[in-house]
Amino acid sequence: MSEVLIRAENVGKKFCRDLKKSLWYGVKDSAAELFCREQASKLRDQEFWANQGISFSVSRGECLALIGHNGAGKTTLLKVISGLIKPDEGRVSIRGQVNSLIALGAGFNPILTARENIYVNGAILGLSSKKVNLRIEEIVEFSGLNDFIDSPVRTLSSGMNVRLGFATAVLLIKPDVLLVDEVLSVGDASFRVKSMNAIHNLLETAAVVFVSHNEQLVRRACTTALFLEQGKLLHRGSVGEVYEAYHEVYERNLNAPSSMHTIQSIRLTKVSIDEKIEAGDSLTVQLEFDSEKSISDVYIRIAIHSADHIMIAEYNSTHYNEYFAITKGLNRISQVIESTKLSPGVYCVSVLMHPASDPRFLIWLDKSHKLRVTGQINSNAPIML
Ligand SMILES: Nc1ncnc2c1ncn2[C@@H]1O[C@H](COP(=O)(O)OP(=O)(O)OP(=O)(O)O)[C@@H](O)[C@H]1O
Repeated sequence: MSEVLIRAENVGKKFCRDLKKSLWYGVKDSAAELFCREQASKLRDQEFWANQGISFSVSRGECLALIGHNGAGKTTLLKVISGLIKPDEGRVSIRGQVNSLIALGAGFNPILTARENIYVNGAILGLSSKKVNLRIEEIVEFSGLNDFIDSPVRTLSSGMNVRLGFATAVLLIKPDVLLVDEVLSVGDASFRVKSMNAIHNLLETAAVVFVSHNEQLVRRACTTALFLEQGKLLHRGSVGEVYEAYHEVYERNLNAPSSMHTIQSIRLTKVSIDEKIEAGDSLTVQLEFDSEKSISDVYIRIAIHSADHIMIAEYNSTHYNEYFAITKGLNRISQVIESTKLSPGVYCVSVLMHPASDPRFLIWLDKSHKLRVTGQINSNAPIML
């Protein structure tokens, strides 16, 4: 059995929606703490639980993902683990050195240069400048900042900030526990690959907690996952199992064919869109409709949205010079996207049909159909540059 490095027991954290009340509660809580009085665990006016009753452990060699919809409480939990905020209930115990990458630019002084900030961070971690000297080359090389290493941090781009933060968090001192929030999504693709490889190597000696909405990244990097919903822990297990649970909730919440619109002269009689495909397979969309008039040069757009309603792929028949002609009476249109290149998961599909000469739609199926992509991506192999 590997050594447990993070143990969270019944963790609860509440926030207040009203700033004035929040300040007042803060004063009352500090006073209660000063007089060693027990704090009330029940919610006061405008308060809510951002995390409640969360227990789990993470061992050396384990990369745990926190999965959940926006506002589910992932960042709050990460902040509680890192010690940035104190839980209102329960406790978190950590073994070893913790480094975290939670907010962009956090831990850096904006007026100092990137190099100076590395030395300051080293000093905070108890490293002498001689020891930092031994690692600075590697950090500069990993971050790719090169010419910008002597520029003030406030002048760096957000991507450069993330590079510097990641390189410092991982290379300055090998942490036993690394906490990474969504910040990696700011970096470019090659840096993400580099970071994923660095996390993979770090896992030989450390435990990592990783928050990301990027399912592909999570499946590659993480071994286990927690699914949070409205602050509560809904499911824990392997990444694959937890994503199953996550997608099930998403599927339940997705309103099935409810938003299909057409112009008056068109009447949809049948819509058939693949509901389940294997990763890499083609996707077929078929529409059957009656039209009161003929319309030439019609094109079709098919958009794929992720669980968080972010459009991640779009097919547009004009890019392939494919136009249709609608005739008066019954029409059948079939469109195949040859290789969808979608990762396993649940998506929703929108279809739009336009005449080339008019921006107004003829048929609009607004995220009306669910699409489940099955199959595997190899989540164990390190990513090669
Ligand atoms: N300092 C704060 N004061 C009041 N409410 C807060 C505070 N920080 C977070 N919240 C609220 O707590 C809830 C959980 O927020 P959190 O940032 O942990 O969610 P998340 O799962 O990380 O979301 P996302 O995926 O959008 O980043 C949200 O409703 C958020 O508005």
